[in-house]
Amino acid sequence: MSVVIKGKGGSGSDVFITTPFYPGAVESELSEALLKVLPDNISIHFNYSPVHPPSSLPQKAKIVIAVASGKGGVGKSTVTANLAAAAAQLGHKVGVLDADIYGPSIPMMFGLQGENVSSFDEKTMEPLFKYDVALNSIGFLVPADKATIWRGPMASRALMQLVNETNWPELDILFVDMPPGTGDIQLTMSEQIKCHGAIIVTTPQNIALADAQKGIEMFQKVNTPILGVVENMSQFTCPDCGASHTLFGAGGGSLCAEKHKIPLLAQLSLKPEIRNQGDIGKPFSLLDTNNEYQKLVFSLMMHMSNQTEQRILTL
Ligand SMILES: Nc1ncnc2c1ncn2[C@@H]1O[C@H](COP(=O)(O)OP(=O)(O)OP(=O)(O)O)[C@@H](O)[C@H]1O
Repeated sequence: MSVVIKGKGGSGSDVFITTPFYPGAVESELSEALLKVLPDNISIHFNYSPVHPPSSLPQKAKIVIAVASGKGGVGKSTVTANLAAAAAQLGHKVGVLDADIYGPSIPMMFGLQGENVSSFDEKTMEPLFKYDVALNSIGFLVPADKATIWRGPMASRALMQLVNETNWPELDILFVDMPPGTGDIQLTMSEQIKCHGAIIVTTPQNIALADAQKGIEMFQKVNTPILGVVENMSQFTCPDCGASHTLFGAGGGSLCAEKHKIPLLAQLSLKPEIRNQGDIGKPFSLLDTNNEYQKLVFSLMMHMSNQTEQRILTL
């Protein structure tokens, strides 16, 4: 795949550049700047060649799972945090890489806001640990407001640093909390972090589902298997009368799963305690040993075992 940025004068010399960034990202990030300085008779051809860095992830983690959503605010980080804590409680060695460069929520959800990672050799980072989960996040490296102004290539570079320069311990599962959305940055990131599978978090209503579809298509583009859909905030049970309410509509997750022939992994409840626990930095799934998130871990393991039978046997 390639992108050509032409000087105004039409045909002339051609310059070829190979870049690891998805062409759309190159275009949006660079073309404006380039056009200002590009001589009229020069055309620059950007050829997209994804770098597959000698990522330390696959060696250190038996399974790497991306948690993604087509749009923000559907509960992706909440699901990641609860899932990771539940998996750790079940005895798995678990890590979370917060790849949500623009809005890292994992530090808050694990009660580690304001903490920084340390380094013994000034080259690599030691992950933080909480509730038996190894964690790294851009939020441990820079103040929250700084990363939000980074543009595509810079954000991708920061992410790859987190990926490649963290001294992850041996892990059974590494969950990667992806940035929301399906733009070029997300596509580049999805390609660069080599995940064994992705789960798509959505809420049940129609708009969210259209976004979930975009998320599924994004992972299909980079050949990452979709493990399934997680419908979050599916129903709310009134604590006073016990009646169940579908505040954001119903049935969307199963429709999405049917349409794409992928499993509906879970329909998670909307509970004020889930938000409260996220805010105080102790995932809800740690409070109750028989919860929906533990069932989701089992379900995920089961579907993952269909994808990578060999790998799961060692878990
Ligand atoms: N099942 C749930 N029940 C109650 N509150 C929830 C639930 N899931 C998420 N929330 C709340 O919804 C808000 C958004 O959740 P979260 O930050 O996890 O979404 P996100 O998709 O990761 O957002 P972003 O796109 O900003 O990263 C948070 O306040 C969270 O506590």
